[in-house]
Amino acid sequence: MTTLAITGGWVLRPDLTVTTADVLIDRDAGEVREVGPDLGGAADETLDADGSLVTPGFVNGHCHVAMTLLRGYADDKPLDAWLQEDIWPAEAELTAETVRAGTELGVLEMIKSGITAFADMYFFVPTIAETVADAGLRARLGHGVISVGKDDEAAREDAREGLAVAEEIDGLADGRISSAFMPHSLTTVDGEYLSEFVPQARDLDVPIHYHANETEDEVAPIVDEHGTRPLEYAAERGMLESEDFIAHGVHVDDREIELLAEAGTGVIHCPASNMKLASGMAPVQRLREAGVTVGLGTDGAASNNDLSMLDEARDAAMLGKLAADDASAVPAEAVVEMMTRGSADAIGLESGRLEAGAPADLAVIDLETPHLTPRHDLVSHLAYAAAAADVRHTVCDGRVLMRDREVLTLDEAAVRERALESAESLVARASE
Ligand SMILES: CSC[C@H]1O[C@@H](n2cnc3c(O)ncnc32)[C@H](O)[C@@H]1O
Ligand SMILES: [Zn+2]
Repeated sequence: MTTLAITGGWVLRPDLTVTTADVLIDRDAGEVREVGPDLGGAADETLDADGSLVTPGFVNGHCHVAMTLLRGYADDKPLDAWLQEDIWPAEAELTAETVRAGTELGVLEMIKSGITAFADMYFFVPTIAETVADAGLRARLGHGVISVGKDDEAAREDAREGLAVAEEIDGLADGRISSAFMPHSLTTVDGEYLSEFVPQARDLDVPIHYHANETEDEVAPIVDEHGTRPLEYAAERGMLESEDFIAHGVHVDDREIELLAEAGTGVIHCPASNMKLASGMAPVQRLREAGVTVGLGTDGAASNNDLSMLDEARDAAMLGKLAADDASAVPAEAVVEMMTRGSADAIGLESGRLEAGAPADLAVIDLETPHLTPRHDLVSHLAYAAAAADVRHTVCDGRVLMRDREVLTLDEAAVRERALESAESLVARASE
């Protein structure tokens, strides 16, 4: 067994208490072997965590990672206009190589902000999988299926691609890559295709992930056309199982919250995107009180505009209080749980906790900065005060991906250069 020890830090335990301890990792198994005192002595490699908080790696439960190339390209519009007028015309010009460049930039940003796993819906997914595998992260990936605007054969072909990709990439990179069938949303994929292809995804034994109840405009057509709320409609099509997870869940009524809780379907809350697109305020406190598994996600960088889960945690706590009209709603403990174990559970990963036997996915946060002083409550600091730039080291599957802010698996300057060029040529093609 080769070992890695993270020594001298404060460790965030699964019960959200913080104790001074070392973390000993079995690098071959990619697992935490022990959390306790004085474990550094005989380790093959050591990461210094003096003056730092050792936390489970953050899990970004919903993303479109290559959208980093469209960061700042189209701002200040609501979802529908933003997608139809700006984003979809630009995405029509994507190639595998532009998606590779955007993915490299996104995973670089995620490693630098302590994210060790994410779920992603996009195009050219095998290329995304290769990039994630090389960068050393963990991810659940899927091809985003859309039927609106396509003829029947093109819609079926897209859904078949969603299934084929899910089958092809599941288990790659020693199991760090997993997959899902990902219809884009309940309004952009017609019911006949959901009814036909969701059972085929079940046969592949992969979860279903989709955008749901994000805006009022997305709820109304389903109610008008089918006479049911969107999540009842989803349940009728077999899309509300315990392994499934939806993004957003902003406009959900009491019956839909009950359905989510009964089914065990996860909800990935994306507060920054919901605020920026003025989609609304998800009832996070009510969801959690009902027993729904709630995780956190950044959504794409074009509607956020960064990929920092620390920003997301702060936004979730703040917005959760506003939504509930209650300052005690969505407290620091809740958002810290949501950005770690909540997201991991929702997207079906074992990560999100630091204990013996858990995946060795963690981040080390430097606390020796003015904005993290004093140290009354380190859970409060994670929720409200820490920033991406405070992350010192990132470890995934027992491998050090970033040491003292140097990313070891990607050439940062080259990634930025390729992303700049790809973004410029993408928008140039889109405006031709
Ligand atoms: C078909 S691949 C995924 C698809 O989703 C688009 N997208 C990005 N952000 C959102 C959002 O908040 N709601 C719905 N769809 C979104 C992305 O641009 C891709 O086209
Ligand atoms: Zn999204």
